Formats: sequence, C-alpha cells, structure tokens
Amino acid sequence: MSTPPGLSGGFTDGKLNGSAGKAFPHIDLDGHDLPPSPAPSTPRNGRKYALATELVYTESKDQYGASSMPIYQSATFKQSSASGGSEYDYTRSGNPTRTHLERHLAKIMNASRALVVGSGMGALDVITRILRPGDEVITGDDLYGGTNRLLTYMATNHGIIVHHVDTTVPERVQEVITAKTAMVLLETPTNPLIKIVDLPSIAKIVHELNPKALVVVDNTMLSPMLCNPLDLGADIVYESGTKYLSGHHDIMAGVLAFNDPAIGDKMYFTINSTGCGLAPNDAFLLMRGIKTLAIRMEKQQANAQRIAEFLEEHGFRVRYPGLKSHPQYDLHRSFTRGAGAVLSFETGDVTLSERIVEAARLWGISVSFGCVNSLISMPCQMSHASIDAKTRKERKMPEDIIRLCVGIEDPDDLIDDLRSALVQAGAVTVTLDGFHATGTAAALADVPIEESDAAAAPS
Ligand SMILES: Cc1ncc(COP(=O)(O)O)c(C=O)c1O
Ligand SMILES: N[C@@H](CCSC[C@H](N)C(=O)O)C(=O)O
Repeated sequence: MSTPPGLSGGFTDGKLNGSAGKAFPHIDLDGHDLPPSPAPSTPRNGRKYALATELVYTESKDQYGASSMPIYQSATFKQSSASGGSEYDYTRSGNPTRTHLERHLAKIMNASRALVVGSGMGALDVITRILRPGDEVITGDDLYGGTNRLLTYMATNHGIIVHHVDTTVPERVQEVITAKTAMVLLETPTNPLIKIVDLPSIAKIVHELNPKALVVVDNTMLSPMLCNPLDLGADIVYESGTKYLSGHHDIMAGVLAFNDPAIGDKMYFTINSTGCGLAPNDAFLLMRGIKTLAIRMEKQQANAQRIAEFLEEHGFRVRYPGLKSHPQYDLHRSFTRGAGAVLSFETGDVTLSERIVEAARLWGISVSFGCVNSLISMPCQMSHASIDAKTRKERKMPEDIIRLCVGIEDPDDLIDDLRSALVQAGAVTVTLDGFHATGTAAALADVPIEESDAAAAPS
C-alpha cells in the first residue's frame, strides 16, 4: 500500500521521507526507501503542507493575534443575551483553548472532527458508552492492560460480550463477527508483545460482513506521525495524548477523531454530559507538545532502532517492527510510516529481568512511553498488572518480558547504560571479543517469534 494522500513528511528507520528533511547523519541504518511523497500541496481536510509543517502551523483566531493560543482559564463566558448569542457558555461544553486544539488535531489526524478528554482511558470510556447490553465487541488477546480492564468491567457490569482473539490473523476476527458485533477494537503494534494488526484488511472484512459495526483503532503506539487509521478504514481513532502527542509526561490527555458527523455528535454529547473534556491548561500543554512531535518521533525512532539492533546483535530475541527479523516487518511497513519507539525483549527468567531493570541508571523504571526520556519496565508487573496472572498465562504473556520506551537522549549513552545493566545483572557472558546473551535468553533467541506467538494463540 502506498502512503495515503496528504501524508508526506513521514519517516522510517531514522530517515525522513520526502521533502521533510535528511537522515540523522550519525545513524547508520540499513534504511528503506519510502514511496515518493504526494505533492505537498495536496489539500486534505484542511491540510496544505507536509505533516511536520502542519504540526507547527496554526491559524490563530486569537483577537490579539497571539502566536500561541492563550489559556482561557474560565469556567463560564458572558453571553450577549439571555437566549445565547455567544460561541461559548461553559467550559464543560466548550472552551476556546480546547477548540483550537481539537481543530488542530482533526487536521493532523485526517479527521473531520476531533475531541479531547482527560486521558486515553477517558477516550475509550466515551467510545464504549455507545454500546448496549447484548452488543458484542471483538478485540485482541494482547492489548494494553487498562483497555482490557475497562472491557472486562463492561462485560461484567453492562452485559457486553467481549471476544479476545488473535487479531494478527484477520480470519480470527472474521470467524467471530455476527450481526451483534457492534465494535471491533484494534491496537497496533500491540502492547507489549509488539504484534502487528493488519488494519486495512480487518476494516474491510468488518465493513463487508457487518456494515453497522464500528472499527475503532487505538493509535497510541504510533501517533498521527506514523499512522492515520481513519485513512485505512477505521470509523473512530483514539489515542492517549499522555504519550507521543504531548511527549513530556507532564499531562494526561485522550484524543478521539472521526469523519462521520453522527459519530462526532454522539461522542460530543457524552463528553458534555459527563464532563470529561480536557481542561484548558492541559489543552494548552498538549498543543505545545504536538508542535514538536515530528522531531521527537524522528529521534526517538532512530534511537529505538539502534537499541533494538544492539540487543539483537548481542543475542537477545527482540520484538520491534523496525527489525527485519520481526515476523510482520513487511506488513507493518505497508500501512505505517515508521516503527515507533517501543520495543520489548525476553530473558527467559523473571528474576534476571528484574535484575536488569533495577541495574539500569539512565533508563527510568516507569510505566508509559512516548516521552523524551527513556523508560524500562516489566509489563506483567507494571502496565499490564491489572490483567490477572491466570489470564496472562492463558494469553501466554511472558512474565519476564522487558519493555523499553526510547527517548531522545544520546543513543550511545542509552546503549552504554543498557550494556552495564546486562553485565551487572549477569544476563551476558563477557569475552575478549565482546559479550553475548547467556542461558535461557540465548536459547530463546533461537526460537523464532512467530513460533512462540503461534503457540500463544488461543484455540
Ligand atoms: C496503548 C494504550 N492505549 C491507551 C492507554 C491509556 O492512556 P491514558 O494513560 O492516557 O489513560 C495506554 C496507556 O495508559 C496505552 O498504552
Ligand atoms: N497503574 C496504571 C498503569 C498505567 S500503564 C500506562 C501505559 N499505558 C503503559 O503501557 O505503560 C493502571 O492501572 O492503569
């Protein structure tokens, strides 16, 4: 699949695409040529320029022409008459700073409308409120722990039937679609096993078999810089603005985007009714973060590629879609513009993984990702701990898996710190020629990822 129209300015494997710039000179990657960018003047949903340009380009509607939209820190607005006549009345219903951000997001997400709420989970909550008892939801068997928790809550308390299937195989989704399927919820790459879900194929299957079912995509792992699910057949795209979009881990935010006005109206109704819209101050910070998304993602992704290659070269089995060894390397490239900055690897031993994580100095032990500083975590004990141990085992989530979320630091510093942590933890054998993964970690590297994932697929 070629790059969708209007999406020039993306990049992959540390290389910028088209007119947006040149590869970082210190990155020696075996780069891949992207399809040529469409003419940058192709207008689409109000976009004229390459994405990197559109991220920073805003048309301020501020009365004083402020170059950065001010924070309208006001709960209420004076109306010109008792019967209305003013654009805003109350910040729960709408606020100029929030509207400015929403219009900007709609533009960069190729949507006709975008809305912002207090967190990524808040966005999913707004979406799932359209479900009714008896409705069926199809989703993955490897997905963010909080998403799993909310869907489990819906199933337990609101009569929603949730099917967890291996969404990396479109036929598994096809097998469970019925007239009752109201929603197919997809995440790609999956968190934390970094499996790739074929969004265009699944969206096509779902719309053919049940035109009423909504295809919902969580784009948190890629951001609009690397993927525009609405162009690939999604009806609703949402993401955690806490991650790449804001980029500094200083706010929580959630973003929703759609093209169908009826969907937008329903989502807005819920946001206004429940009062979960993003506060003006956070809207300001999110807007500020978005302007540097291209440059942050470019650096984070280039760093992630270096780290993934470093680990693989030293005998670890690494899950990262920028590596040719990833079983779905070509599929990922077919509908995205880069591999992102989250990767995971296994050691085969929980205690060993704990030792590595705790020996790291530069890498902070923290949940979340998409931020300027690099993080290391053990998903089964941290981000995915809300999935109970029995379910984790059934879904064959490796308890020892280590997730790395790569930031913008100097990559040599990150590699040095990781190397020291591996040595200190006893995860590698050091020889005069260098060092190599040892014991179970080394043995794991001999088992192709597709084999262990196939073993993990629920029957
Ligand atoms: C893939 C994914 N989706 C959604 C969320 C939820 O976002 P938030 O933490 O902003 O609620 C997270 C992380 O929290 C995530 O990793
Ligand atoms: N204690 C939190 C954990 C948040 S995980 C954040 C992020 N999505 C990640 O994958 O690291 C919770 O229970 O939700």
